[in-house]
Amino acid sequence: MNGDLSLSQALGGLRIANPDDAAEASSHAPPPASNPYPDAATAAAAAPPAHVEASVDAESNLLGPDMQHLLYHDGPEAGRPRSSVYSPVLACDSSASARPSREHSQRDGQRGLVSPGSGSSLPPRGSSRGLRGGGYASASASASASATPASQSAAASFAGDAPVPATSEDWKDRGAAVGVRREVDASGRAIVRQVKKGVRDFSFGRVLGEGSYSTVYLATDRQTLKEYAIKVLEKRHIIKEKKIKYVNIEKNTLNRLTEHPGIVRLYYTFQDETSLYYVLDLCNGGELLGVLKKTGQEDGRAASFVGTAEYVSPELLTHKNACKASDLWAFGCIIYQLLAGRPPFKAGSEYLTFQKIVNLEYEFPPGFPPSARDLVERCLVLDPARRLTIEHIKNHEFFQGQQFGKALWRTKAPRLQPYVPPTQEPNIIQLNGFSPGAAPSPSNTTASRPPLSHPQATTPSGNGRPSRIITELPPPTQLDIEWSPVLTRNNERILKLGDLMVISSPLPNGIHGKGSDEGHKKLSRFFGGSTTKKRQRLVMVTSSGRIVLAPAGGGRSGQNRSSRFSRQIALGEANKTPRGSLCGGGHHYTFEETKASASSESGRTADEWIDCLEKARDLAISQNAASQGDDNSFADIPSTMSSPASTLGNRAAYPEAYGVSDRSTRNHLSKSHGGHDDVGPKRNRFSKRQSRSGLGSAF
Ligand SMILES: Nc1ncnc2c1ncn2[C@@H]1O[C@H](COP(=O)(O)OP(=O)(O)OP(=O)(O)O)[C@@H](O)[C@H]1O
Repeated sequence: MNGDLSLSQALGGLRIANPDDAAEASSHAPPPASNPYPDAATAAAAAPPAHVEASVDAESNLLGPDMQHLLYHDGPEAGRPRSSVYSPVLACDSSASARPSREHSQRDGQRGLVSPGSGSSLPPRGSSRGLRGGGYASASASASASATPASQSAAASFAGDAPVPATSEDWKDRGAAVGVRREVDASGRAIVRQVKKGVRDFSFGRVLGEGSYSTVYLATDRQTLKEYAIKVLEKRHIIKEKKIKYVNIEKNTLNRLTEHPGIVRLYYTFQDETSLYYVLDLCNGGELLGVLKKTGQEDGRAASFVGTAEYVSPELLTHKNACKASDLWAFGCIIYQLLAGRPPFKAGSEYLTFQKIVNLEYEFPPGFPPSARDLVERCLVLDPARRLTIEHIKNHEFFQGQQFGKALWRTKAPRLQPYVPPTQEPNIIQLNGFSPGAAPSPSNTTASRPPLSHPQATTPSGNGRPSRIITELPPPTQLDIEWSPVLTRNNERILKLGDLMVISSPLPNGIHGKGSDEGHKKLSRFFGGSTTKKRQRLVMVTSSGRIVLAPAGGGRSGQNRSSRFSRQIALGEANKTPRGSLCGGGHHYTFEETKASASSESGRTADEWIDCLEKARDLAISQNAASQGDDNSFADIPSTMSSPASTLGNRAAYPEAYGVSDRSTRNHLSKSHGGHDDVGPKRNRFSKRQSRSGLGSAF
């Protein structure tokens, strides 16, 4: 590359370590303190224009508040450049190549870097450019001015007419960053010295990591012995890959964040014959992935490759464009990964990962904290416009009590440790009136429960036991409307809806007599024999005293849930069973909380379901009483759910309800019609779409 003029000119556009930058900078006053971020026009004016490539737009030339950085190199230096392929800044540029190509990446680490002493200390600021610690002066405008002659002479040697450096040594010398250092001489007078920082001023150590276009080394300033991370980009590769513009954009963008305490600082840039050098704060806390491994938060799969591919936003993949909200997507991915130990979207190949991203295909592991889940769900929204804003994120429950702004960086970060869900075992919801842990009362557990919310009156039932009569129903909600094909009874409402594990097993022969046995056999045909089944189901309890079971969907916000309901159990008839809990249609049912809800709700869920079932049954009784007068077919039903005999469901009344198998309804949605025939043989189809939004409102 000796004397390779074309390379030199091309990289002149990078404005890396071009001494004439200092000259240019020194001839412009720094932005007033009151306006530390000059507008694009001002910035463009302040930036050295002559040798900046035309392809670099005004935005990329924006200069940060620290004009003094211009003295060391071409502009205030950026911290660790972000990905040159997935960076939202780049992506927002419609000319940027949209589908990232990472075939050159050799990293096996994770992008997130932990600042030195992560959590407690921040990278020291300013030590290398301030007077303290023997570093370089924080040069002022006047200091800049005083550097002008030297810089100009250096610039002259680089700008246009001057030949490019001829030898490697020449490159090292003339490729160095040039700046000034303000010092106080023996007589107490301020003096300004010209200083240079180049590749010879650092000793290079081990490789810290590799990016698509770079290798990052641990390096030590020979003079100050301060350690840095130096990112080295091979000129030839950058040019070949046409990344000059992006190197510039990254650098200039991060220049604007140069004072940010949470972002690594870029101190100097310089070049030699073959490479560009970025001198960055050293993040010696290691990779985020490494920290996750130590805390046991990371699973095996995540170790193979974690990179930007997993955080790329759907809009970048589908519309080849991205925006600020693309960062919010990535933020949601990172929060997820910090808690789950793996990224939300991860597959065997990048292509498959991208497929998952555009289909919003991810799951929360059991025990994922609910507030974090909510936050992630609101960030991982396909429509960028509907993602939470930064302000909303700050106010989200997940960050409750967390101060933002400068205070955040003064706060000692909590130690990373594995998240332990509050409850490991799911609570079993036994539909006989008590949940495990609570002392079961064989007689009447209702007494120990809080009163139902709307008991209107009580009336003696046929057997002398009081039945609560509840006549008031709330107006239909959106959920009721959406699920109306299932809510076939008069004024039927959904009282509670949610995912539960449903364990169903055929009742032993004899419990229901011959008829039941036949029913059982019939069921076996659908349910694949007499084995116990445990499946997650969407369970709805209705005001007509019914439980409707539908296949559980994987989607969040109810989006992908199906309204195919597979079975209904009427909370109507009491069938004594030896084991208690819920029976219907020749089956015995036990309901369990899903692991997720068990851990998130701290065991409240079981009680809520039981309360709801009681209420449903009471409502059903009162409705029935109202419609049938003295002919109360529910008169025998005890007023509590406490008895193991409170078996619910009546195959005689609902002959077909249990004949609708998962399999038989898998590809279509069925609906039942009115009265006791509502689960009869007629099963109409209704579209999934009808129920989606309704469920959405429930979650
Ligand atoms: N300031 C730093 N301190 C310590 N290690 C670093 C620092 N900057 C980068 N690294 C290490 O070097 C690796 C490559 O970083 P680099 O910034 O060159 O690429 P990238 O932008 O992360 O990747 P890509 O260019 O592929 O998007 C990082 O993954 C990290 O391991």
